[in-house]
Amino acid sequence: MLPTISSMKSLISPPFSPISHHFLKTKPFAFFSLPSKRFNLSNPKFLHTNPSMPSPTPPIFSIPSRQSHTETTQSSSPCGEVHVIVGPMFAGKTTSLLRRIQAESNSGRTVAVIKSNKDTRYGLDSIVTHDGMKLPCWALENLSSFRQKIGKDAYDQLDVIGIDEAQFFEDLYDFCCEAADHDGKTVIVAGLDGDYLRRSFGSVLDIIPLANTVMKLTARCELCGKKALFTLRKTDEKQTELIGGADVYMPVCRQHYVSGQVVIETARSVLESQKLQCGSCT
Ligand SMILES: Nc1ncnc2c1ncn2[C@@H]1O[C@H](COP(=O)(O)OP(=O)(O)O)[C@@H](O)[C@H]1O
Ligand SMILES: Cc1cn([C@H]2C[C@H](O)[C@@H](COP(=O)(O)O)O2)c(=O)[nH]c1=O
Ligand SMILES: [Zn+2]
Repeated sequence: MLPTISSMKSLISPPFSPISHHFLKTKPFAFFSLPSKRFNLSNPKFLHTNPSMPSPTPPIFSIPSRQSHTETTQSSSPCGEVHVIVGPMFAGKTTSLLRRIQAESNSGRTVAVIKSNKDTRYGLDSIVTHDGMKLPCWALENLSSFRQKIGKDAYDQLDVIGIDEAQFFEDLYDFCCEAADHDGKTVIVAGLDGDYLRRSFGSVLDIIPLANTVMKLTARCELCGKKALFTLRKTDEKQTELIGGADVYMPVCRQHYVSGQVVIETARSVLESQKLQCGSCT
C-alpha cells in the first residue's frame, strides 16, 4: 500500500533547502535551458516501492499531477534521453542535477536518484551538495543492481533517473544505453570529467557519444576567483579515488592548477629528501 501524502512528506527529511545563489554564479560552457520552476519538494508523491526497506531509503517520487499514473508512464517517449553534467569539484554539478530532477518531478514525471556508495561523507540515504541542499537517493555499488533493488514494477514506472558521482560507476555506459535506448528513460548524469591529475575519470567521458546534451560547469578558483576548470588535490595521496571535500580538494583555474602542481611536487620532493637525510642521521 502506498503511504499517505502526509506520511510521504515525512519520508523526505529534511526537505530541500532553497537553491543557493552561489549556484547562479556557475556558468555552463554550453548552455541549455533549464525549466523555470524553483525547488519545491514540499508535497511530493512518494512511491514506497520496497516496504521491506527502512524509510526514507526508497526514493522514487513524483509530484501529484492531473495525469493518471498510466498516462504519466505512457507520456515518456519510447526513446529516452541522456544529459551529462561535468566539471571540477564545487562547480554545482550536484546542485544542477537536483534542480533538473526537481523540475522533472514538478512536471509530474516519476524520478529516482542514484549515487555511488563509495561516497559515505553525508550518509548513504541522501545526495548532499557542498552547501547542504539534499535529496534522498539510492546509494549503490553499481548501476546494474538498480532495477533489481527498486523492483521491476517501480523501474517500469520511472521516467527520469539521476546519477550523481558518475565517475565511480564502471557500468555507466551500459546502464545509460539500456535505460535510454531500450527503456525510454531520461537519464541525467553528473560527475567529474577529470581527476586531480586531469586524466579522464571513470567512464564519464565515454558516455558523451550517447548524450543529448553535455554541460561543463565551472567553479571559482580559490586562489584568484577566476573560472575554475580543474580540481587540485592538496594532500600527498596518489590514488585516483579519494573521497573528500574542501579538506582535500580545491577548485582552481588553469594558471593556478599548473603553479599548484609545481608547489605540491616541490613540497613533496623537499619532504622526501628531508626524510632521507633524517634516515642517514641515525
Ligand atoms: N571552494 C569551495 N569550498 C567549499 N564549498 C564551495 C567551494 N566553492 C563553491 N562551494 C559551494 O559548493 C556549491 C556547489 O556544490 P555542489 O553542487 O555539491 O558542487 P559539485 O557537485 O560540482 O561538487 C556552490 O554553490 C558553493 O556554495
Ligand atoms: C578530483 C578527485 C575527486 N575525487 C572524489 C572526491 C569527492 O568525494 C568526489 C567528487 O565529489 P563532487 O560531488 O564532484 O564534489 O570525487 C576522487 O576520488 N579523485 C579525484 O581525483
Ligand atoms: Zn586562479
